[in-house]
Amino acid sequence: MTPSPTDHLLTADGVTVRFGGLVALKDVHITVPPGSVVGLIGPNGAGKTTLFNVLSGLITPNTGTISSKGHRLNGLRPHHLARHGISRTLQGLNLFSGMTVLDNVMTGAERLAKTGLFTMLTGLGRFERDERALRERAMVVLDELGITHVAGAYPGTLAYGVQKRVALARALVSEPDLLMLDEPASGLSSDELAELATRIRGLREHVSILLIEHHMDLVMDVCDHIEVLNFGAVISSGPPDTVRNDPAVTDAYLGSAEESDDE
Ligand SMILES: Nc1ncnc2c1ncn2[C@@H]1O[C@H](COP(=O)(O)OP(=O)(O)OP(=O)(O)O)[C@@H](O)[C@H]1O
Repeated sequence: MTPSPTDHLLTADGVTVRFGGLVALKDVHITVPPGSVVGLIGPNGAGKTTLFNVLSGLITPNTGTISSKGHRLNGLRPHHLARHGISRTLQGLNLFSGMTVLDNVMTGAERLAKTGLFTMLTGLGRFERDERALRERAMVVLDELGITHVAGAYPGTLAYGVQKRVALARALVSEPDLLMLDEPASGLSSDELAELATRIRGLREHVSILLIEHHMDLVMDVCDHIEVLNFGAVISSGPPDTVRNDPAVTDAYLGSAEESDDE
């Protein structure tokens, strides 16, 4: 059965963003239905990061609405997304260098932590129980990603690919319904890329994914649906085969390659 729009985990509708005279996004509509992996691609400067930032609450669009399961998200701050079952990984890893991997991952579990400041201050014991449950949950996720052995390490001592897995673990620990991944393949070796593709396919069983990625093979491989942006507008959308064979997409990428050749 096709999910109704109010089941959709994230929808941007009529989103326009202007930076001074430059229109970075023009009337963009994209949506992530439950149980899907949606890819967002486009040549350099197409507007992908701007859209990701709008969806994360980092940029307020000039017009348009962002919603999740029928609830309007406009005006929400990034740290409120977890309440709506949305988490994300960023291009920069944003790990806390002074915290161990385990503590970093636990910071992602805000949604599961039921304890408020009051409980902590009164020391009624629930805080300890929550802390223990969070620690256990974080270890389960580290185990799923094959990195329990680095739980006590500091991020700066780890290889980049491992740090990326830590960032993914932190996003997954809150058991999101939707995971937004901003260029998860960047900086990975070919082995790590293959592993990432397998992981995304596995995650799809429990969580929908919005994937912003330059790595075309990965996008074509793992996505159910792809949206292609160029100069801030969606120029093509559909399943990988449709997008791959769309002349508008080929032209956009060729145009962009020619522009960089001219530079
Ligand atoms: N804060 C800003 N102020 C002014 N212009 C901006 C700002 N952020 C982005 N832009 C411009 O908006 C357009 C879209 O940029 P954006 O970074 O969203 O594209 P992108 O598709 O993510 O590109 P890339 O693949 O190179 O990261 C570009 O022309 C960019 O120069």
